[in-house]
Order: sequence, then structure tokens, then C-alpha cells
Amino acid sequence: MEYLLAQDVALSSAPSYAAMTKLPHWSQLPECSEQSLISQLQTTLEIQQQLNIVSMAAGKVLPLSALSLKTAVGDFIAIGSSQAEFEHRSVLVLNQQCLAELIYHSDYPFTPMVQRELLLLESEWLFALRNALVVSRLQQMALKDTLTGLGNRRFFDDSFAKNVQLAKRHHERCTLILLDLDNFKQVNDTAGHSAGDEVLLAVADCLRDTLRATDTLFRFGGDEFAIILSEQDTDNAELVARRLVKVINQHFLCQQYNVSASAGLATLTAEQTGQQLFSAADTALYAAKAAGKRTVCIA
Ligand SMILES: Nc1nc2c(ncn2[C@@H]2O[C@H](COP(=O)(O)OP(=O)(O)OP(=O)(O)O)[C@@H](O)[C@H]2O)c(=O)[nH]1
Repeated sequence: MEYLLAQDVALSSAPSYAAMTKLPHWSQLPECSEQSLISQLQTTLEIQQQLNIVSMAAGKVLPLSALSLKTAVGDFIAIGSSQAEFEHRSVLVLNQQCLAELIYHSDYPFTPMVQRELLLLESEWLFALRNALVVSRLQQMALKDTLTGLGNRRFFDDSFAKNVQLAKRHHERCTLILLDLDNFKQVNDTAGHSAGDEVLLAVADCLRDTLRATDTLFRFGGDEFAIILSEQDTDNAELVARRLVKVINQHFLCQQYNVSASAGLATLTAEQTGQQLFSAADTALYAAKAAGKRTVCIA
């Protein structure tokens, strides 16, 4: 199913509150309940929080065991959700654009009357949901590398600072791996920019597939990547870095174009600042390049 993407939405086209109140269903609900749901939804632009609010409201129509939402910016599950016997799906459409699909689960059947009431609740959510989708999409665009979908340099800077701060506060470890492709420029020069892009996409997939979900992965731009390892992985940081380099070196596209990877690794010490940790990993990366590439150096 194709969902609405924020770039398809003109922010200025959001209808006014007055226009919303002229919707046909508006007069059919008691004023206090309808206003309270809409005003609650207006308190947040977080899709997850909006879903939780709708889940509470829908739970008054029919006890729910699960409520989930599928959108172009990701899937969301209301807190406390679990599977149940009956399922009801509803596609949320605004101005002929599909915003999302809402999936209810309940131990009780979704009778036509229940479905009608849920439809009324959904219609009250449409504008707030559309706005939340726009914001979420803009946030994703600001923080993601457009080619690979990995976090970008801005996202890295924020995450790295937070990770270093948390590690210091909780006396935990924080490891940074900087990874740079070897001989990548020649792919562009000999096979063209789109072949270069294919290699970058393949490398991003290798990194994603090799790392745990808790590790954070970024593309700085060009052929440079950064990985912040979570506390439990820091013990095996060298193994992780070597595995990443090996997986890239063995990828058929990298072999075809004679591209490999080098990495530098550094673990935060008590005296170091984030900037010093970054410099240590960077120096280790240059040492790996100087040592003949295709390898890992540790600060
Ligand atoms: N295809 C493609 N190329 C890019 C992109 N961003 C940067 N580049 C190119 O990536 C290359 C990176 O240059 P270098 O780091 O010198 O490449 P290298 O050959 O790997 O150099 P070594 O690290 O010394 O082995 C440059 O030619 C950039 O033009 C991109 O998004 N797509």
C-alpha cells in the first residue's frame, strides 16, 4: 500500500479548525468528547503519542487488545498491545491521500455499529495525523543520508555527543569505529557514478546486516561511515570492526571493483572528551590506510 509522504503535502494546505468543525460527523458526537479527543491530539506531533491517545479513545468504544498503525514513515504499536481473536482494519484517507492503515485487535467482534463509531474517531484524527506525518518525514529527511537511508553527519554529531555524555555519566564504555572505503574513487572514474552508488548501497546493507539493532550506524558522506557501539558490544569491538571490514571485502561488488574497507577504532577513556575520542578513531583509521588498507587499527 502506498502511504502519503510528507513531501506530497503542502504544510500551508492544512485546513483551519473552523473548517474541521464543519465536517459532517462533527455535529453527531457530544461536544465535550469530540473536543477533548481533538484537543488531546493537538497537544503532540509525535505519531506514537497520537496513536496512544486514539487507542484510549477507541478502547471506550470497544475493549481493545491491540492497535497498530502502518505509515510511510514507519510502523507504530500502541502501548500494551497484544494479539486477539478479532481484527478490524481501516485505511485513513484525507483529501484522497492514504495517510496510514490502522489495525485494531479485540476479543470482541467489530460489529457494524462499533465500526461506525471507530470511523468517527478516525475522522477526528486525520488532520493531526497528517501534521504528525509531515513533521516525522521532515525529521527523517533532516537526519538521514538520502542515498543509503543511514543516519547522516548531523544525526551522528547529535548521537555521538549523547552517547559520550551518557557513557561518562553512567561510567559505561563507548566505542567509535570510523570506516572508509579503499579505492572507491576509481569506481566512479571507471564505471560511472551510478556504479559508485550501487557499491555504497551494498556497503550500507553489509553494515546493517552485520550490526546489532542497538548499534548506531551513519554515513558521513562520500565513502565514510561511522558506527557507535553499544556498551555490551564494546568488549567485542575489535571483532565487530574486523567482521565489518571482512564482510565488505568479500562482497561481490566490492571484489568486482577492487574496493575494500579500512577501519579505525577507539574506546572512550575517562579523561577523553568526545572530540578526542573522534580524533583517536580518525588517527587509527589513517594508520589502517597507511598500513596498506583492507585492515583495522586500534587507537
Ligand atoms: N558514487 C558516489 N560517489 C561519491 C558520493 N559521495 C562522494 N563520492 C565520491 O567518493 C570519492 C571519495 O574519494 P576518496 O576517499 O579519495 O576515495 P578512495 O579512492 O576510496 O581513496 P582512499 O580512501 O585513499 O582509498 C570521491 O571521488 C567522491 O566524488 C556518492 O554519493 N556517490
